Amino acid sequence: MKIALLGYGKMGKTIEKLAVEKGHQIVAVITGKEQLSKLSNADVAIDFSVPEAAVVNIERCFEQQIPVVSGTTGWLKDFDKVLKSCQNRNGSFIYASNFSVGVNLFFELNQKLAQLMAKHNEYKVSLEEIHHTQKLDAPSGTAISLANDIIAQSNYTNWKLNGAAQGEIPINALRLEDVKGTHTITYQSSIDTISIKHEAHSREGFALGALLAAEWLQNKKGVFTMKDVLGIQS
Ligand SMILES: NC(=O)C1=CN([C@@H]2O[C@H](COP(=O)(O)OP(=O)(O)OC[C@H]3O[C@@H](n4cnc5c(N)ncnc54)[C@H](OP(=O)(O)O)[C@@H]3O)[C@@H](O)[C@H]2O)C=CC1
Ligand SMILES: O=C(O)C1=N[C@H](C(=O)O)C[C@H](O)C1
Repeated sequence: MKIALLGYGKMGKTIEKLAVEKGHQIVAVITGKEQLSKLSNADVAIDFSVPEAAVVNIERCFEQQIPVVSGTTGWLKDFDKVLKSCQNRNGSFIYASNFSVGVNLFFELNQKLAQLMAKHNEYKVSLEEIHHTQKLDAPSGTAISLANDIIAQSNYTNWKLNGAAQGEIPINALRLEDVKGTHTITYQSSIDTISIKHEAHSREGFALGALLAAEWLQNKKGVFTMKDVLGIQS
């Protein structure tokens, strides 16, 4: 595949390394300093950039008929707008708050656990995410996905970063040197505690998942998720 990288930071560089190892070619690299042009020979654009840039860049790719895989977090208030743009342009799009295969399996585990725990009000749920100190957004996109999946299965109505009220899922976001991404969901009662945890050891899982999504998206039209890519039925 000929790949355009939108964003060339920690993730963009990891994707470049693994893409080249897999025999793909990087044909464009876009950062904050360059205009989004000259993408016309790319088979796919892979976006790991910043929230302020993601929407405009994704829509420009649709205009140029370039499929997009986006992993940038923090722009989801504009998600419906991007979906409509994709449909209007007959484009191809996959978004995931986390592309790692392990986290996508963890998402399924979280939903199943939330379903089981919904009948047991004696347990209170909470979420913790830990990331490196350069991370711009909090809570992480992954933590928001996990919380929304619990809400869909339970009586919780919302999530809250610090200071949750009754009916809200508390999320605690910690920033520690060089942590790639750790997410823990805890159900606690006065009797016992149940926890599930995913810990990324490197950025390679995110990058390999994004490349898998890009390969899968070739010659497909529409809006897809990692569930489609991994063939997960729930
Ligand atoms: N979904 C997933 O699996 C994962 C998602 N992420 C998310 O991906 C995003 C990027 O993470 P990370 O690589 O660690 O961040 P970095 O800060 O390391 O990199 C961000 C990159 O975006 C670039 N950028 C800034 N403005 C623009 C613009 N207008 N157009 C294109 N690129 C631009 C920056 O360029 P410059 O230096 O010139 O400003 C930089 O190269 C974050 O939102 C993060 O949360 C991260 C890991 C996994
Ligand atoms: O910024 C990061 O590094 C990560 N961001 C994503 C998120 O916000 O969930 C995914 C992963 O946890 C790493």
